Amino acid sequence: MQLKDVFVSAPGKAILHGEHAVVHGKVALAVSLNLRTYLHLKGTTIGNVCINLPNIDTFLCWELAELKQLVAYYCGKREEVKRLDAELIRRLREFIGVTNGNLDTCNMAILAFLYIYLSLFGSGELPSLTLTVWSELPTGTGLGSSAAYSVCLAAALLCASGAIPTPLKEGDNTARWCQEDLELINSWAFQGEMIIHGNPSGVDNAVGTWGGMLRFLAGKIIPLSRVPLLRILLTNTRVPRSTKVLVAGVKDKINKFPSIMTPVLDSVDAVSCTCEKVLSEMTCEPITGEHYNILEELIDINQHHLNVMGVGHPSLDILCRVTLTKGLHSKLTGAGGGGCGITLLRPDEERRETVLHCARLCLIWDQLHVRLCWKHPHQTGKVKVHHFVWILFVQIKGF
Ligand SMILES: Nc1ncnc2c1ncn2[C@@H]1O[C@H](COP(=O)(O)OP(=O)(O)OP(=O)(O)O)[C@@H](O)[C@H]1O
Ligand SMILES: C[C@@](O)(CCO)CC(=O)[O-]
Ligand SMILES: [Mg+2]
Repeated sequence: MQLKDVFVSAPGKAILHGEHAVVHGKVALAVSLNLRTYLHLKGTTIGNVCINLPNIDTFLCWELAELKQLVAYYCGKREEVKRLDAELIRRLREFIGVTNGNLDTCNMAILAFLYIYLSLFGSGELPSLTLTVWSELPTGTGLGSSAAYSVCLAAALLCASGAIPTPLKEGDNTARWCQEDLELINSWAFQGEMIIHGNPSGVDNAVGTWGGMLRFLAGKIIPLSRVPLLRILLTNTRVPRSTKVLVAGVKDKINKFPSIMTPVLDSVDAVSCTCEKVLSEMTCEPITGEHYNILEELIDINQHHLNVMGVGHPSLDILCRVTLTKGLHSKLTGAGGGGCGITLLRPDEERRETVLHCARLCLIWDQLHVRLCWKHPHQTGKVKVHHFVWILFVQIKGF
């Protein structure tokens, strides 16, 4: 069987409030970014499976026959499973040469791909294909690159397997799936996240699948359609970190100090709920400075809580200090430990002025590369500025 070509893309995300707490059943508010991951699946007839992952310098091929051996224990058609198939994971780890729990960037990406591919096709004839995934998202910086990758894998492989239709009609540039198909994509993307993250809440793959802004609580996804336009500065500290390691660290801390950490998680939950309430008020009454004062205080409170959870980093402390000299409030976004921070901009903020000011200050502590992107609904331009961190503007809006 030769598969038809499939092209899909999925967005990254920024978490406004609730990272880490959401893993422990608290509310998170997250929004998709107009930075995407793209996937091209090409059906071939050469009897192998090839994967090209240029962002992580990974280019690999396997013979169909060797992959088929990995699923020789399958009998009959397999239903979609909610939990990971531990036997398949064990076999795959052995196959790609990872026997301890320590998976690097390349191994995690490969494991997630092979797991979804073999789960969807393993009980029948394995198709020959070449899959290429590339992304505008920096990998491992808190912008949901793993989720966007997993959503693309799930969507493309489900399409190729015939489990969901290819909604693109002749002449269309883009198309979406129906709710039921999106739920299926999301559930397989969650499995990819389980492999990459260890213990994901599911918020990142939900944003990657549905886009827009949403409230996420214990697997329940509520799209937020009434949100004001907010401008957020995203700064990449370029300090590498792993979500899997950070999430595990928070869990250890909660186990070690339950009576100390539980109130912290409850407080983050209250921060998310208060933020949601303020955002909703801002859509039905005139926006005042007081709304922004509250949003800024919530950012500060949450950043302190995230430091208590042990997911801060000196580079993020500097980001908070530097932006505060300009009266701006910042917090980490995503798993922390480096990666990206968000800074809330007030509507009256002169954008170029602010960025250049931050750039000048940050130059003092970092000599890395700068990319500055203005992103808003009608304009997507990229302006190269200085040498420092990676900054980008996003505007937050609902569906
Ligand atoms: N474009 C890509 N190509 C291949 N693998 C990718 C790509 N993007 C992400 N990944 C996989 O995801 C891993 C990074 O996931 P991780 O969860 O640590 O960071 P993140 O998703 O960017 O941040 P966060 O989870 O905090 O939002 C990489 O190590 C790699 O295995
Ligand atoms: C740190 C975390 O809360 C967000 C990572 O983007 C992990 C998760 O929710 O799976
Ligand atoms: Mg991730």
